[in-house]
Amino acid sequence: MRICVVGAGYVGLVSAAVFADWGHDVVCLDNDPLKIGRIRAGNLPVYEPGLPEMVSRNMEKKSLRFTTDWEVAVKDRELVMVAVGTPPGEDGHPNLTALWNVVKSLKASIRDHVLVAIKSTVPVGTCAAVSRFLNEDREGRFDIISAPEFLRQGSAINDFMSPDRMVIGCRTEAARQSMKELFEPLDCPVIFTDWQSSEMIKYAANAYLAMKISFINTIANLCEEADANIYQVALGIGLDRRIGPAFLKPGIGFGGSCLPKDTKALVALGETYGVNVSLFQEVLRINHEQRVRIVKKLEARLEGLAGKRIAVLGLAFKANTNDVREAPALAIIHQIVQAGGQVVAYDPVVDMKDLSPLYGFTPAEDAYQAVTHADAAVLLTEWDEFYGLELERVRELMNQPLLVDGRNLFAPQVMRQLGFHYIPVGISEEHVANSLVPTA
Ligand SMILES: NC(=O)C1=CN([C@@H]2O[C@H](COP(=O)(O)OP(=O)(O)OC[C@H]3O[C@@H](n4cnc5c(N)ncnc54)[C@H](O)[C@@H]3O)[C@@H](O)[C@H]2O)C=CC1
Ligand SMILES: O=C(O)[C@H]1O[C@H](OP(=O)(O)OP(=O)(O)OC[C@H]2O[C@@H](n3ccc(=O)[nH]c3=O)[C@H](O)[C@@H]2O)[C@H](O)[C@@H](O)[C@@H]1O
Repeated sequence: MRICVVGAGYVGLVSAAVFADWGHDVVCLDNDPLKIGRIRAGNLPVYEPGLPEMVSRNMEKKSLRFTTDWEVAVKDRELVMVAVGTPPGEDGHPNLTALWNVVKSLKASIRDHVLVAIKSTVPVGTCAAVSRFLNEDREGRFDIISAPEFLRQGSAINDFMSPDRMVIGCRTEAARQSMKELFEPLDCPVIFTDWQSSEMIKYAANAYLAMKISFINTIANLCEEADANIYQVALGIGLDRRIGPAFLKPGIGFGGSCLPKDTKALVALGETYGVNVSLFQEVLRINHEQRVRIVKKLEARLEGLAGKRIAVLGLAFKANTNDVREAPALAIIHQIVQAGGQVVAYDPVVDMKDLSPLYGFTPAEDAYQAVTHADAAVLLTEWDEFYGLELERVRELMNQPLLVDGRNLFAPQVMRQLGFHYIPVGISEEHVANSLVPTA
């Protein structure tokens, strides 16, 4: 199929590369010339395992091209897939400026019949509005499809190629057949729905995942006070097939460009329709409190943060991505700095150049430099590199061996034996001291 993917971000670049790998002829358009220049030079703007190899392989084969030019991008295309950002606006509703700019460009540059699949996460009703706008001059010229994406950053290629399901919202048999053909290599159920249900499925899925995380964090906080162990609790409830084991990892709350944004969008949607969505407001409030709780733990152990040197290990919102959009680490650093603490931070892949003056921290070359003379360290991203730290060396370098672990990377008993004052999430200090049962 001759495909144009609009937007060369996490979703667009991955979609374009995989479609090309499946043998389609793909042009990927982005309106950021710097981004397109970097991609063409083999220096991808997003960190995603396996993606650089897939992009360069298909660029060499000429099955994947990049452009900023609309005429080049849409020439002879059968399908245009839109994957531009839909960031949260001030009022919680997604900002659809980029999407509508694309839709206007499509209307201006395409004359023949074309399929337009919206992969961006868009509010319920958007596909209908886009279809009305694009077809106002000639009915049926643009056939609109809602094709929400469920990949996760850090495992994007694998998720894209092995999804649990595909959801396609469409109105015509031609669109249905084209999507069946396009996603034929996938071995998963394909659900065909109307536009609105497809759009709602995307928000509902992300809000449910967000709710699960706020749920387990609440139980973790209770475990800390009631001398229980969140690992045993998560295992015990996760084995119930009605609950399931995924997304029950306690920590510092969810971040990233989507779970917070999409949960806020559902709150905004509820307000639009006058539907009580306080459940989602509470999910967001709990998520915010979880970040504050980490800083309170530090403050309590250090008797205040003024003048204290705090090492922050990890900035990305989770491992295997360089993305810091809504990263809990940045919110936590902000609080520590506000309370008078001095932060030295390290992340294996995040570019800290612009972030360090903005958030008022000192960047470190590696984890060991970050912890040197630190009064405490806070671990905020579960990078593999941190699993492999020489912990005795870390302890020796610190002013005092206080480690607040927002990701529960280490076994508490081992940390205790190594002489750390180790504070994980969801396991009380008494529990660590007294339990004979392994905790992590
Ligand atoms: N990041 C993720 O893991 C997932 C994101 N989504 C959704 O997919 C959409 C895209 O997300 P990301 O890829 O993370 O965004 P991103 O911000 O990484 O990429 C968006 C790209 O669109 C480009 N763009 C903006 N306006 C444009 C225009 N008028 N013409 C051409 N290009 C334009 C930007 O320059 C940027 O490169 C969002 O709606 C998001 O909610 C869905 C599932 C997963
Ligand atoms: O719409 C999107 O953009 C995507 O949003 C999430 O994917 P992503 O944001 O890449 O990352 P997740 O793995 O979901 O993690 C989100 C946040 O939750 C946190 N998390 C996740 C799982 C868990 O058990 N506990 C937990 O705290 C992570 O550390 C991270 O901060 C969804 O998982 C994807 O299905 C969806 O496509």
